[in-house]
Amino acid sequence: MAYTSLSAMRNSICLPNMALSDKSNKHNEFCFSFGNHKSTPFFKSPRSDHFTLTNVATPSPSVAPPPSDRPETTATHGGPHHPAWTSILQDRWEGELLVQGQIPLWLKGTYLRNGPGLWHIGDYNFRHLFDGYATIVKLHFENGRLVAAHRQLESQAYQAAKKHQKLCYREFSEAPTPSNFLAYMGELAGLFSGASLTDNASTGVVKLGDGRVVCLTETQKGSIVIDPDTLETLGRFEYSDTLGGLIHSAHPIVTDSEFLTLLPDLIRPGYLVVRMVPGSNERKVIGRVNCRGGPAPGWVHSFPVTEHYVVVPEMPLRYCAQNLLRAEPTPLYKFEWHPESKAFIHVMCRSSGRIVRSVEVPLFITFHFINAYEEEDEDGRVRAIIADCCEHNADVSILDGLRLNSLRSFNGQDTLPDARVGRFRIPLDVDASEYGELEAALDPDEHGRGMDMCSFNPNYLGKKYRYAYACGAQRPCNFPNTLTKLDFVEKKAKNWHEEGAVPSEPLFVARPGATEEDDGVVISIISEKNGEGYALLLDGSSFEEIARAKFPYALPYGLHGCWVPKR
Ligand SMILES: CC(=O)/C=C/C=C(C)/C=C/C1=C(C)CCCC1(C)C
Ligand SMILES: CC(/C=C/C=O)=C\C=C\C=O
Ligand SMILES: [Fe+2]
Repeated sequence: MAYTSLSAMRNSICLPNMALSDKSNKHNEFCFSFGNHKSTPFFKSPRSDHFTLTNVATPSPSVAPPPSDRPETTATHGGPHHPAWTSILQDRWEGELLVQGQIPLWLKGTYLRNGPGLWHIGDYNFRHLFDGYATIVKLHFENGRLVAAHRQLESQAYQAAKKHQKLCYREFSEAPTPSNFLAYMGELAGLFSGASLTDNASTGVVKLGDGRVVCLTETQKGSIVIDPDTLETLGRFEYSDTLGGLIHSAHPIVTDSEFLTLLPDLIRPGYLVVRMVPGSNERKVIGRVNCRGGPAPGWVHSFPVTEHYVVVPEMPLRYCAQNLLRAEPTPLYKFEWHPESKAFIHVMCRSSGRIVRSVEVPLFITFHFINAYEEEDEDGRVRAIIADCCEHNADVSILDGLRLNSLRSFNGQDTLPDARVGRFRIPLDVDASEYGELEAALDPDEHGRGMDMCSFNPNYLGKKYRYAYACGAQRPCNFPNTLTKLDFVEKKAKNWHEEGAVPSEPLFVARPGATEEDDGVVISIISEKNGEGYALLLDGSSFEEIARAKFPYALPYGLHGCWVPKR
């Protein structure tokens, strides 16, 4: 983006947002009109000396954070919530940020981050972190300068909520309350057809090999194309195949040459492994995995690949048809914990679709696999698959720990359940054990026994790798509050922490031409408890801060991001 266009951007305030369903050019005010908020704003007003004059939308005096939560629970510390768990202040903003430190000149491109940043409709507050409407954040780096922006994703679910001032689609934990029996039957029919499922693509954002940028969630209809420069919602990504199904893994494996994902089959428990090539909207089946346990497939938020194999996890936390139908959330939302059904890892050959190995593994809970690779013996023969994940010690309580009330009620007590880097070793020899191993890849105390939201050098996808970046913990805390660099050879971690800071997933960007795995930068966005927030750049090798740039106001927590290099 050319800096000369900043005044044009400033003039673009309140540009009409493109509707997905409603093609009329409705003006979308930059502030939220969802009901009256009675609480006092606690965001500091932007200090002009913190940025050059480029913000396209200034906070409206009528906008304040939403009320705390439902009556079911309230924040225990009495004060306003941490901004990480407070709805975004306004619909959109764009501006250049003043940089402290030095952005490397080689860093040219756009970091995009997605996440559920708006957790209320009028006076109605959502319950769970995953329920919020998607907020996309952009950090554009060029010539050592940084232009930032955020904008709400105009999903059908978000537009309907704005229009009708109520929840209209089934979110992760929330479901519209049917007003009568007929409406209930309609809801059920909508669930089976997928019509009532959300398209709120709030989990991640990926750049396909053909340049299209797609926001994603776990519902297939929640695949939405955006413009990475303006963050405008361009329309739904329609899969042109006839594979059907309603859900998929939230984290496809995306490279310049392919898009791989898993489609859970809830009717005949199993997973389809599918592949789509750049320029196409058609997924083709590589193969199918039949589940080995339980009444339904295990939840697959993510999965890893090696150079020749797709690793399909079968977690004992399984989708649950009855819970899908319920209007009120159950303790495990749409899932059920079935330890008796056991846990498995299946290994599928990427070229033939054949299952080359399927082993029982210790019970585990993970949202995020980190990476996987083929382990060779001295003769170069592949003997095992190594697959790493952020593992929550087979404890499902993390899911409930991500309720907004839990996140908002930190009172100094250490409530974050322990997590580790779980390293699976899946033997490949035919005469090898029927069991796979699962052990911590390094002492979890190295990263404060908090572990999630991971990245690594993408040039090492599916290959033996040494470093990963993630969020860890400095206790006491109720949520991961550090950035951590993991060294799987030395079995050590380097940690970054600031009191009261909630950092989002560190994304590693390799320096073009680098030969060392950790030669690059790590990008994260920090929300501070005082209502401020900043973009942070750490050196990928030393893990020292190299630059930071303050936003006009703190942004809510975000989940996953991607890097779009400047063409
Ligand atoms: C934000 C995040 O990480 C996960 C979001 C998950 C969502 C929105 C899941 C939605 C679902 C439904 C609305 C019904 C079907 C099951 C399931 C995929 C869990
Ligand atoms: C933020 C998170 C877990 C943190 C716990 O340590 C999980 C997010 C999952 C979805 O993307
Ligand atoms: Fe995720």
